[in-house]
Amino acid sequence: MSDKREGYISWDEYFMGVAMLSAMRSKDPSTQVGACIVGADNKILSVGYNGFPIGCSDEEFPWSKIGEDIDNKYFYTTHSELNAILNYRGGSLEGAKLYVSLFPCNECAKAIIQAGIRTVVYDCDKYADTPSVRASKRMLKAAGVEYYQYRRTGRKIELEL
Ligand SMILES: Nc1nc(=O)n([C@H]2C[C@H](O)[C@@H](COP(=O)(O)O)O2)cc1CO
Ligand SMILES: [Zn+2]
Repeated sequence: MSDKREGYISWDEYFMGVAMLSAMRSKDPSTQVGACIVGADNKILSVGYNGFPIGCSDEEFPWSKIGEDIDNKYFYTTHSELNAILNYRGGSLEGAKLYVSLFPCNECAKAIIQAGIRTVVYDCDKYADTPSVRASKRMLKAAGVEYYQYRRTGRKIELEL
């Protein structure tokens, strides 16, 4: 009989938890997304959340999505998945697994495929009916990237920071 501690979080809870915690850094007032890339042997390789590129100030660039002309966040936000891919400076992501709190768009799907990521575990899929997500699924399927929805455990975690 083992005397190891009970009640520790699972690998899936850990990685999706890191993705969800990363999302809390996002300044987007409407949707905060976080991603966590994991290599073989369950090592975290990179994390990211949606935000503007370096040098594009959160105070100066627009967070509105109904702004006129170029005053619209969609021109400037880097998605959490792309940020996680670009934040990785260690070499290859070949065979890695991506945990993300929202299903990847078609642009991120291209980056995921080209980076060699082979599995996507997502939580929310609120844009499932959009052409972007439908195209994303079409590409991921064609490229043989496995994707499946994270199964929530209902565990609540409170952190005192
Ligand atoms: N998979 C995704 N990862 C992301 O990081 N995002 C980002 C882009 C925007 O900053 C925000 C979506 O804003 P909204 O359209 O719900 O107001 O989430 C969006 C998606 C959706 O495909
Ligand atoms: Zn995207």
